[in-house]
Formats: sequence, structure tokens, C-alpha cells
Amino acid sequence: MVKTITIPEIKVMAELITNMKHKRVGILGGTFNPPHLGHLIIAEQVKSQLNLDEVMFIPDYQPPHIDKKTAISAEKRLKMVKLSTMDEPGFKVSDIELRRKGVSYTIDTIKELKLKNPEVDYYFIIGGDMVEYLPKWHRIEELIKLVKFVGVGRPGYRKESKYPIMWVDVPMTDISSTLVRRNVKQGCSIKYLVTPEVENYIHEEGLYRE
Ligand SMILES: Nc1ncnc2c1ncn2[C@@H]1O[C@H](COP(=O)(O)OP(=O)(O)OP(=O)(O)O)[C@@H](O)[C@H]1O
Ligand SMILES: O=C(O)c1ccc[n+]([C@@H]2O[C@H](COP(=O)([O-])O)[C@@H](O)[C@H]2O)c1
Repeated sequence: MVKTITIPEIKVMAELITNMKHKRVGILGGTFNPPHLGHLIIAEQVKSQLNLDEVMFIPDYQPPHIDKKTAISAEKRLKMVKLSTMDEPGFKVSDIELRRKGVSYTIDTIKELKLKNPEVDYYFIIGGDMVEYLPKWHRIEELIKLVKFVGVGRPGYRKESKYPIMWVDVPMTDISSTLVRRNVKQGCSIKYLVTPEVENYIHEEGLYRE
């Protein structure tokens, strides 16, 4: 038997659909060579201050800037990102760019994600160094309409952009993957710069010694 839906029922359903909360997902894209506590601090602060449902870490396959060298394989970087984030249920890891291969342009990633999850609002987190570089991003005018960019301060970089950036205040740290790689190479400590699991992995695999 076909049930007739009454006007009040339709109104209730329409209200429910309108009020349905869009899922809010932060994205932290990076080379993560290796992932460090600076990444975790900004992800956690943005997640909590913007009330996001989760933050997805997306390691790139081939970084778009030509000056970035990735001596470490994508699989090892993915493994370290998983080790870094495993204790935090609000942190997820996606291998979307590793599966796609080639140059990891953010526009391609966002379009793929939006196609799969049209109801999700994405917040792409970038440090001050990346904010400055934003005008040079691939198809930036199109990308800016698909995601909200969230900027976080990084020592030495200005919080300015011609693009609409949502700035979130985070405790600024001068931790970088460059510093971690340099310390390993020089035989200096990386304790408290990376998680203990990543520290063990780097030493066990003999990464960054050369
Ligand atoms: N300490 C930090 N404070 C704020 N943002 C950061 C910090 N470290 C990394 N980021 C941001 O995280 C994203 C991914 O960074 P990435 O994986 O390239 O690490 P990195 O430390 O910048 O690496 P490298 O030293 O090799 O250039 C970028 O948007 C970057 O600006
Ligand atoms: O799409 C672009 O043109 C583009 C240019 C520079 C950086 N990105 C993305 O920004 C993120 C941080 O980059 P990186 O090189 O600092 O690790 C990472 O997800 C990159 O793919 C993207």
C-alpha cells in the first residue's frame, strides 16, 4: 500500500534536511618527511578551535614545488604519518595522493574528495610559508571556491594574503621536517620533535643519516 505523505510531514522532513549538519573535515596536506609535533599541534588546535569533526592527513606523492626533494619513499612517509596519528581518533590518514601518483596538485585531491563526499565542508590547513606561496598554486582561483583555507602562523612568515584565509591562532613552533632531518644527520636528538614511535622508526630504518 502506498502511504500518502501529509504537508506537515513534508515540512518536518524539509526542516530536518535543512538543519542536517554538514560534516566539517580539516585537511593537513604535506610531504611529512618526516611528520613532527608541529604538524600535530596545528592539526589539534585547528580541529578544536574550528570545531571540526576530524582532520585528515594527506601525504603527497610528488610535492608540487620542484625545489622539494623527497629522498624517502611515499610508503615510508605514509607509515610515519600513521604512527604519528594513531593515538588520536579525530585524526585520519588518507593515501588518496599516493594512489593517484604523479604531481600532487591539491585541486585534483579536493575535486576527487568532493565527488565522493559532496556533503562535506573541507578546511585546508596551511602554515605561513604556504600562505605566501598560495598565488602560485595550480588553478588556485578554482580551488579557493571549493575549500576554505585555514592559515596558521609560522615563525618568519607574515599573516597576509590576497585570498580569504581563516587565521587560527596556534602556539608557534619552529619545528620543521628540515630540522628533524638535520638533527638525525648530525647525530643530535629528535626526542620531543617527533612522536616516540616515529623516533624509533627513523632509527630502526636508518633514515636521514646521509
Ligand atoms: N611548525 C609548523 N608550524 C606551522 N605550520 C607548519 C609547521 N610545520 C609544518 N607546517 C605546515 O604543515 C604543512 C605540511 O608541511 P611539511 O610536511 O612540508 O613540513 P615542513 O616542516 O614544512 O617540511 P620541510 O622542512 O621539509 O620543508 C605545510 O602547510 C606547512 O606550512
Ligand atoms: O596544488 C598546488 O599547486 C600546491 C602547491 C604547493 C603545495 N600544495 C600542497 O600543500 C601541502 C603542503 O605542501 P608542502 O610542500 O609544504 O608539504 C601539500 O598537500 C601540497 O600538495 C599544493
